[in-house]
Amino acid sequence: MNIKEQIQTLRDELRQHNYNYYILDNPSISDFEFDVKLKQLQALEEQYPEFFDENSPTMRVGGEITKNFNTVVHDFRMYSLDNSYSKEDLLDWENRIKKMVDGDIQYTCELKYDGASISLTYENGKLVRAVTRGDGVQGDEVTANIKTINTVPLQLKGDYPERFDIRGEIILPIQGFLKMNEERIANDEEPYRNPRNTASGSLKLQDSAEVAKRPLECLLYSIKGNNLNISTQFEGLEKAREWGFKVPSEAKLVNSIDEVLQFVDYWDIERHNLPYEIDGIVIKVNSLYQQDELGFTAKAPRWAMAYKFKAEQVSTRLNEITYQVGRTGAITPVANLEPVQLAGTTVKRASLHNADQIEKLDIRVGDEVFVEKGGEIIPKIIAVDLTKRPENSKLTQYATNCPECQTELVRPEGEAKHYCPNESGCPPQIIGRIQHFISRKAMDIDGLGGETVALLVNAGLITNYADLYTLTIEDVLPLERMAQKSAENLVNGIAASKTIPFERVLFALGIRYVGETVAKKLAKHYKSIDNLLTANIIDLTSVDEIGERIAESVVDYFSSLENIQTIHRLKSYGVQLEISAEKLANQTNKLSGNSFVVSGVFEKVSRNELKKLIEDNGGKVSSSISSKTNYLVAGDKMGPSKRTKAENLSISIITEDQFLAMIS
Ligand SMILES: NC(=O)c1ccc[n+]([C@@H]2O[C@H](COP(=O)([O-])OP(=O)(O)OC[C@H]3O[C@@H](n4cnc5c(N)ncnc54)[C@H](O)[C@@H]3O)[C@@H](O)[C@H]2O)c1
Ligand SMILES: [Zn+2]
Repeated sequence: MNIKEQIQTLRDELRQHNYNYYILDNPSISDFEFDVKLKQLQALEEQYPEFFDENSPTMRVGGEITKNFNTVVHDFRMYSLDNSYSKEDLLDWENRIKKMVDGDIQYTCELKYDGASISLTYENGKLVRAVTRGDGVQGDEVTANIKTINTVPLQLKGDYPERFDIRGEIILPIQGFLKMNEERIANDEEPYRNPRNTASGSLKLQDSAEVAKRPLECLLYSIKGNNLNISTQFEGLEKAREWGFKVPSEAKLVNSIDEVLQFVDYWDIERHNLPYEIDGIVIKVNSLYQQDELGFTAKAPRWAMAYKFKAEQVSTRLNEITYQVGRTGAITPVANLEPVQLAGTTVKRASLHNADQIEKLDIRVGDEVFVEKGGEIIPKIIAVDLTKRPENSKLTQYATNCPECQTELVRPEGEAKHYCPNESGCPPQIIGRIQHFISRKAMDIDGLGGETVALLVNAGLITNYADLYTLTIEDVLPLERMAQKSAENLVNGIAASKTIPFERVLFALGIRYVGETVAKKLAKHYKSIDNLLTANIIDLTSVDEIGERIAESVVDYFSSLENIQTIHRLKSYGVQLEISAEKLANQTNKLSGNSFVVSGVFEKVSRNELKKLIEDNGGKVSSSISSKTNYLVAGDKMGPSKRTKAENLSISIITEDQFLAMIS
């Protein structure tokens, strides 16, 4: 390849990676590899200026606008950051900038939050718009989505400038990410890959109600505007904090690159204790006057530098690909690896997600593969080391039949996953469904665990969850590790589950896509399984927040004769298949259309009872105040900030008695 072709190839590749990363939120190479390629291109372009192109990925911020939202031109361009990976890089940088400014340089060191960048515009203390970085010049206006994020103040406090932009990062804290994935796994859905892509993908959702459900946060790091009366970066952070923004307190003002490196070393270890992921440190020249002198390159400020932590990566051998069957029959391919140490843990397995992923990586048994744990939680296979591929290696043929019951797999139109359609005869599906049925958030059966379920199924004592209710002490006593006492507990636990309310029974049935929240919605709307049974797709989709996919799945579930028989049996054993008369009697629509926040300590009812009263009467409870809140029910000891926020948004603040009067 000649130089021109080399440059062209690198540009094409990088453009594709930018697209995968920013638009699809689904990168196919590691950040480190991306940065290496970009540096290669940069070096070639410097050496051969005759091939200059102002549209080269080295000259432009990598993102794009999506056209699903209004396009807005930024008042102040949004730049990227130059990257460094070593002390030498940082010293080079310092040498370069020292030649360009007078006087000593102080630096602000900040954490580099790993999410999606956002620019917020405030006028007279009110949030007027929120725009993504886009291509740096213009971005997508996502104000409605951003307003659902609690840490974005809608109204500022203190002495703020009349008009300014503030830049920050929308991130998804690790706990929230894990919780979202727990729910997805419980629904047998593909888990999200990592917090960054999930955060960035969330901003592009069309439905802000969906965004509101995600525990996103906004961390701020830079103020832009005219006549702001701020002279250093560090001062800017402090001011932003005073106005009500969430500005993490880890930022530190230092006097030398040595101190910068101490900060870097400290956070390279300590970052694992943060509630969110960071992918490096950002070092900024502190004086805004010096920043002005330094200015910008085509793509990034000269006065700032990112120091990126290297993702921990190892290579190991892929021994085998096996296939797991979930309770809804979804197949997940699993890479079984030669055990290897990575970021403090032994890695033996990694998910391969689905057939497309295997094909994309062209991953084969016997390959040497790169496994990475970026800031990421789940180790993943990044690439195959083709130089080490054995000569006799064979292209991976995705499983055609279920590994457990040999039934031929199907892949429904538009789905990434294969399924085993043998719902009633495939052991892991049978066991998985019963395990889901007894789980804590479903029937919560004391005295019965997942392993015992497997024993019961394998012993031929049960084949579906209705069978649980026919088990006797004599039946289960012969099982492994079962004694008189534990057998009694098991049978009593099952009997006790007959009082579990309808909404949880509905969740326990394990209808695909009917998670906890959807089950609640359906139970509330239909009130009994008999009503739900006869609902058609049009009926179902008319229910608030029930989409076509869920509706189809519900109809599909009840079209099976076997499922209907199971339901009849559950009913005959006394399982709750309708909302209890008592509960129905207490339900009204008096509060319908109103959203409440409950705060403080109450006298006549507990806080949880109060929330239940709101829901029973058709109202919505949310955990924090936003422009969508209608009432704040204020008890004793409510924090002053809640009150101020409610007052600023002109939300009615009512007492416990006033609330009780509303529903009496
Ligand atoms: N793997 C891939 O295929 C692929 C593709 C494209 C980009 N990438 C990765 O993304 C990087 C380029 O992305 P980029 O242009 O968004 O740059 P970047 O993520 O390296 O740095 C710029 C961004 O950092 C964020 N940031 C976080 N904390 C900050 C703070 N305290 N101060 C200032 N900014 C802060 C801002 O959103 C800013 O836009 C590449 O280096 C690469 O690692 C990877
Ligand atoms: Zn099967």
